[in-house]
Amino acid sequence: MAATTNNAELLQAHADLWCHTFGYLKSMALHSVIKLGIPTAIHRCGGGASLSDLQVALSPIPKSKWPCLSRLMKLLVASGIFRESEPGVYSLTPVSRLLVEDDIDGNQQTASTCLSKFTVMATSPFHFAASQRLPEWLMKNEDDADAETPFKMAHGAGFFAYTGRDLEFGTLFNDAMGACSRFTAEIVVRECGGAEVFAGVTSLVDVGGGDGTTAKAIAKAFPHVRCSVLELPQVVDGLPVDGVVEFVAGDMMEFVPQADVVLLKFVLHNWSDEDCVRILKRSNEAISTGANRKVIIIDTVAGSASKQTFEAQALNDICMMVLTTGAERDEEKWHRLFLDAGFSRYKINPILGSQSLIEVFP
Ligand SMILES: C[S@@+](CC[C@H](N)C(=O)[O-])C[C@H]1O[C@@H](n2cnc3c(N)ncnc32)[C@H](O)[C@@H]1O
Ligand SMILES: O=c1cc(-c2ccc(O)cc2)oc2c(O)c(O)ccc12
Repeated sequence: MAATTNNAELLQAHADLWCHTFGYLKSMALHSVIKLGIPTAIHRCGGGASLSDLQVALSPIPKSKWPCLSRLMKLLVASGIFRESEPGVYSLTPVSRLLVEDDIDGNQQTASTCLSKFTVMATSPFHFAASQRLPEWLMKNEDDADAETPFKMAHGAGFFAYTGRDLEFGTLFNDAMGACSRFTAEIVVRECGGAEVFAGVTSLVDVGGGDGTTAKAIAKAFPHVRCSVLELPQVVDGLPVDGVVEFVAGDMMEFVPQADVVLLKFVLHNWSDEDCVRILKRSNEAISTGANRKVIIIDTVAGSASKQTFEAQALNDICMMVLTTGAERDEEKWHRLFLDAGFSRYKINPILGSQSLIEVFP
């Protein structure tokens, strides 16, 4: 055995290794309790509940499985997802509050802070199957087109081609990003000197804007901004027309519609440097005649962070490696992309941890 200094260290190392080895079971336990609606059910019981208090919400679970559910809850208490305020009584923590579907008034609509759909997508078999191809993918040469990403190796198509091909996955993904957008858009509008960022702006195109959640939030908060969304045809085709936001079907690699502002929210982290420069050049062309013209990027600026945020950044980065050809970038890498795409200056406004709003000027 490798030299290990003492028993206490060996014990700790052994326990740590077990936690890392079985870490995926924490993800699956989390996935299960969201599917069963447990965080929302605890919230509806007033913030603390025993399993028998949750009986109605948990009616699909046969009595014989309740001891198993209690074991699952024990793991999630140990992981900080729930708290056991007294034996057998579970309450929410700041983490599980992010999984409650009711809004603050108790209405049965998805709360703007609810990230359940995002977590269900990120812990789905689609993601797991892709991540299991990592070792094989790492050994493949770059010139093997079928091995472009671990996701493509697992599912036979690139991420965005697959969202169009598999309706279940496409819906899962679009709903998940919609939930993420509700969460971030509220913070952008509230915290980021939103009024200043959008002052004098008359039009905005949200490129790769998904189901339009962010564009609608901006149109509502800043009625002087006419908002549109450029998306892939497969996304636009399924969306209802609401008159608030105009949807344009197209390919951002080829053309971006004219506007004062081009918004790219969690889009560039999906693409290689080369593709990002191409998207940014199309965006620069789109704002060429705007009055208060700029590109706004909402994305991660990796870098100085607490240990916890640093690990979250590293996990997001690997998620991008598994699913797409993208990566999380630090300020130096962002700066290089902006220069290569012909922009002159930029300003980073942090909004939540390492998520930032970057204004980029021609
Ligand atoms: C990670 S999602 C971000 C969605 C949204 N901006 C958000 O923050 O929730 C990336 C989006 O880019 C869209 N997309 C991918 N390739 C595209 C392309 N070539 N042209 C336009 N949109 C594209 C996808 O359909 C997807 O909705
Ligand atoms: O699974 C994801 C997660 C993200 C993501 C991570 C962290 C954030 O602060 C925002 C978004 O983004 C994704 C994405 O852009 C994608 O195309 C596929 C999956 C994910």
